[in-house]
Amino acid sequence: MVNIIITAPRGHMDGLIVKAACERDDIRIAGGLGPAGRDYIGKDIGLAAGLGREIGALVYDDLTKIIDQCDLVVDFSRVELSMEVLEICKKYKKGFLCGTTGFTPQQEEELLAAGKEIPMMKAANTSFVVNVMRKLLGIAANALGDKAKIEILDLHSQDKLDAPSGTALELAEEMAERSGKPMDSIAFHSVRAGDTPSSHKVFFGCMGEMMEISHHAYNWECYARGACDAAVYMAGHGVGLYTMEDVIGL
Ligand SMILES: NC(=O)C1=CN([C@@H]2O[C@H](COP(=O)(O)OP(=O)(O)OC[C@H]3O[C@@H](n4cnc5c(N)ncnc54)[C@H](O)[C@@H]3O)[C@@H](O)[C@H]2O)C=CC1
Ligand SMILES: O=C(O)C1=N[C@H](C(=O)O)C[C@H](O)C1
Repeated sequence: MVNIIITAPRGHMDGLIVKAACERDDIRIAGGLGPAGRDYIGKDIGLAAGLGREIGALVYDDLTKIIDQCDLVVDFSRVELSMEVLEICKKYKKGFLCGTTGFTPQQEEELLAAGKEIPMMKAANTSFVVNVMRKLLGIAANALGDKAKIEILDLHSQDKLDAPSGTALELAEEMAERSGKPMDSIAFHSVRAGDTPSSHKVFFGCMGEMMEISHHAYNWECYARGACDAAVYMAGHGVGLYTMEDVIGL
């Protein structure tokens, strides 16, 4: 059993994580964290997340008031909040599962370095299927080498703050690493329109032929399920830097 705190339960992702966690018997939600002044501070996280029922855990506006009650914090929110949560997790020696995207390279480094102090995972995409796709892309990029020009298109909702998506960057890193080609040989394109949950298309443009590998999420539940699997995985492991590849066992 892993005890988790979920930040931003009114947010799109964290609300779904509350719901997904409540459907499992290997996760206990110890509490939530919301921005000061919101009407759901001090209220049950089940109500704050829109479950329509209480689950026996409250939302606080100060993480330090409840951090002792958890094994790890699950945070899919905003860069600023995630960096604050990171510091508190390090101070209290708690695990940190960070699904937020849009960090600067320096912030990324800080997040990854935390793996030397606490159980740490920074995953731009917690979908099982996207992580299988990532593996396939590495194989394809390595096999095609200079025969293919790689371009990535990501489509997301018009509310998304970052572009390219965190997933597009992680997919590109995998392909660059596996093929030995530089990151800047890969081109990125982003569409932010309507309420598209998320699509990623990777084009391998060759002479006289084109290969495409795509993933489409029709809702965000795949990410919430994956976040719960990652939380349970991390609880069974000590200090270290973990990835979704570890969770999935690829
Ligand atoms: N790793 C993954 O698989 C996925 C990652 N994401 C990422 O998760 C992040 C959140 O996405 P959404 O849920 O769609 O955004 P959202 O805008 O629906 O939710 C963000 C929440 O953070 C809250 N927040 C901001 N500052 C806060 C503070 N100081 N204290 C407490 N709460 C605060 C806001 O009130 C809001 O409820 C984005 O970076 C997105 O890219 C989204 C989907 C999947
Ligand atoms: O909808 C989002 O926002 C998503 N963000 C992540 C990203 O930046 O890659 C994961 C997924 O694409 C959904």
